[in-house]
Amino acid sequence: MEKRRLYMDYSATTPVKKEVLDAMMPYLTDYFGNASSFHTFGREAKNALDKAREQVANLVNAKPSEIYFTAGGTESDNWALEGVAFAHREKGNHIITSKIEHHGILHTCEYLEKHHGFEVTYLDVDSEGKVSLEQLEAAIKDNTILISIMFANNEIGTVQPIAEIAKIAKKHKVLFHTDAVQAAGNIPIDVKELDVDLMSMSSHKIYGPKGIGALYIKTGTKLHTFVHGGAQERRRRAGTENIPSIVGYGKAAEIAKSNMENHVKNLTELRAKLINQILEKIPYTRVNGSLDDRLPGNVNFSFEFIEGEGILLLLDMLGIAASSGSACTSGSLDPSHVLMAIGLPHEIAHGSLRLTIGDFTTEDDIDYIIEHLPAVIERLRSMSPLYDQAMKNK
Ligand SMILES: Cc1ncc(COP(=O)(O)O)c(C=O)c1O
Ligand code: FES
Repeated sequence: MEKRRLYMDYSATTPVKKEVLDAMMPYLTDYFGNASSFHTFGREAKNALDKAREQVANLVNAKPSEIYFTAGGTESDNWALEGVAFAHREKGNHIITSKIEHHGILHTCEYLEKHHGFEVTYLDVDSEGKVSLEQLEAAIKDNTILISIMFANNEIGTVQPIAEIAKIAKKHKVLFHTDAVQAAGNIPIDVKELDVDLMSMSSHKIYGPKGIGALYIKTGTKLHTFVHGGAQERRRRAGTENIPSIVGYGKAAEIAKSNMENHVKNLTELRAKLINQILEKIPYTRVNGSLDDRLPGNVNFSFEFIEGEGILLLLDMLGIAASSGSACTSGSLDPSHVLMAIGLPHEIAHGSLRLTIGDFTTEDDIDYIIEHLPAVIERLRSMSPLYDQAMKNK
């Protein structure tokens, strides 16, 4: 029997859709011009760039002139924080963020604290992973220049009350940035309605190529340049544009927009089946993150008495690709900072499994994992001294 290849790690990255690849290909060969050139080849590239900017803008209801292409979510996060920090330091040096942000935010905050004299407040989150609006408002001071709270968490899928956070930021005249890398293209977003000032996005989480993303910068928002050089991206982000990837991102954004309703509905149904069946079949299991405000494709379990690494290994032998915590932390033995922040004890945080599903996930895939996961957990528990102890003490 051929070994199954079942991908359940869509939050780490997604495959490029065929239509996206088809849109990109001509821009690698026939239409390879530099968008800054005045000749026909340059104009072809420039037209493609303009079109992609419209497609990405349209995904989140921004104006095309408010979309700046970057090399991905991490660069957008770095730019937003450093750009605002350096442009507004006369007003103040205080930034507010949360403890469960991606390292693209957390490590940039640490850098600003350590090397540039900024002060950062890291807000706690509750057991579902939500920030408290009261705590947020109480943390704002006269010298606060920026609030950066992620739209949706990459590990536990919790979606934050973004509109309410934006309202508080506005009330206190503080800029608001949100890392929407997991959200933009996976759930509906309207930057005008939400009233955010800056928003990070990435292509490879929505079936576009890797290494390309965007920063939404609301018209009139002051921030420093991050990548210095040529006059590209209206002099705000230098470097010859990666036209094939930008075209791919544009196409992926267009598809995500037109497919949004279906995408959310299908994934939410598959997710519900997966969560319900696993909770029913496997005892001593909990779901991490909010059940109501959650990315449609995210499932995150903690199985008591065992280690996530063991689960991943046995699942991989069954052909199932999953993750424990997040792509970047699963290589380390430290428990995820997100699971610790929602208050999971060390040993339970270690036994966590993230299954993230996407547009190519079928009901048959869900059935396959529901069929095999219980035996995997049972096998690991049968080897666990902790489980043995717990059963004896019952
Ligand atoms: C919430 C969040 N922010 C930022 C990033 C980084 O994006 P990129 O991989 O495009 O640099 C990721 C990707 O894992 C993410 O999940
Ligand atoms: S670097 Fe921490 S989750 Fe990716």
